Amino acid sequence: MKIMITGIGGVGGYIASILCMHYPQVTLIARGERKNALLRDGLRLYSDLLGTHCFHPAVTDTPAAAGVQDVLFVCVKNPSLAEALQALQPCIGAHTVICCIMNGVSYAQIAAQIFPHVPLVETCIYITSAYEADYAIRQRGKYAHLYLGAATDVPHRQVLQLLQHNGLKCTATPAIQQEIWCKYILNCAYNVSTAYFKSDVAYIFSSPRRQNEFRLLLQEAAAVGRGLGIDLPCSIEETIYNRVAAQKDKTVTSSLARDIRQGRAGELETFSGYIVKTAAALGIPVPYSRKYYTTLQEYCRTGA
Ligand SMILES: NC(=O)C1=CN([C@@H]2O[C@H](COP(=O)(O)OP(=O)(O)OC[C@H]3O[C@@H](n4cnc5c(N)ncnc54)[C@H](OP(=O)(O)O)[C@@H]3O)[C@@H](O)[C@H]2O)C=CC1
Ligand SMILES: CC(C)(CO)C(=O)C(=O)O
Repeated sequence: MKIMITGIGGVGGYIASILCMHYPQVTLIARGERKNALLRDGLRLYSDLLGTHCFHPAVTDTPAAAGVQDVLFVCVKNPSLAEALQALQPCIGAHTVICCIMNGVSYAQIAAQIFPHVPLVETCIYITSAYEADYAIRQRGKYAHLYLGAATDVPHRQVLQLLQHNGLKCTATPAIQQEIWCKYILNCAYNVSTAYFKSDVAYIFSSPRRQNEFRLLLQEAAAVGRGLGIDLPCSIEETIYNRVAAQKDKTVTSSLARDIRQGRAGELETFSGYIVKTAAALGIPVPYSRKYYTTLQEYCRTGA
């Protein structure tokens, strides 16, 4: 089984570590300093769930060099997706399956445009993992849960079997669009407000005004999902709100908050940008998403 992972950051580094623990033919796609660090020091994982490890899989910035693969895992941020996928063209064979592990609700559409005939396993993941200055991967907390689309026309079982190991709870579901949207609604409040306040969940929940705005962001994202015809569980906004309110460790932030802090836009367009634009097209008012979006755009422009 030949397995390739592109995007060796927080999520991709964790997924790659699980794969390296169990399979011999794993290739990582990385470039520049990250590639050098991976070749020199190995893939280093510091994980609350799995402990400390170091793996030495194949690493290259030239996917063609690794040849045709059985499964390609794509764990980049949304703005990098098209470029990352295009580079994988030489690795696609008659039986290759792609599995994107990323946030957002439009990656499948982009993947289908680039590789219309390659089966795509859609997923969404709950995890807190980031890369450090030396490119080591640090996973925090007690959960890492992957939902995986169980469409009848996509060979998802192969992917499920590859990933179903200690350190990653996997749930295959035919209702993957619903799961992706539930996660996305969370991101549109959680990632956006931790980035906006440049702080953690504890800070947001320490003020009734911020808490209320968090709830409103959830409601607006859910309204857009429903406006698009997504069959969301009723009161999903409240379910998510209560789950975050009950979260024991509130010192966590998000991938967007980390990017904004470092002066990068990251997935701002994937979250607030998409909500604001889609809401405008559907005629749904989203004043809070718009307010946060405008301010976050300003942070990116001014580096504030
Ligand atoms: N981090 C987290 O805790 C969570 C993240 N997510 C989602 O997972 C996805 C990945 O996020 P995350 O892991 O945090 O992102 P990171 O920024 O940590 O990692 C992204 C990786 O992609 C690489 N990359 C970018 N463009 C390319 C390319 N063209 N070819 C090869 N590699 C490329 C980057 O390398 P380079 O430095 O060379 O650009 C980097 O290693 C996002 O959609 C995010 O929202 C979901 C749940 C939790
Ligand atoms: C919700 C959260 C914070 C963790 O799964 C996330 O998706 C992210 O950091 O992008």
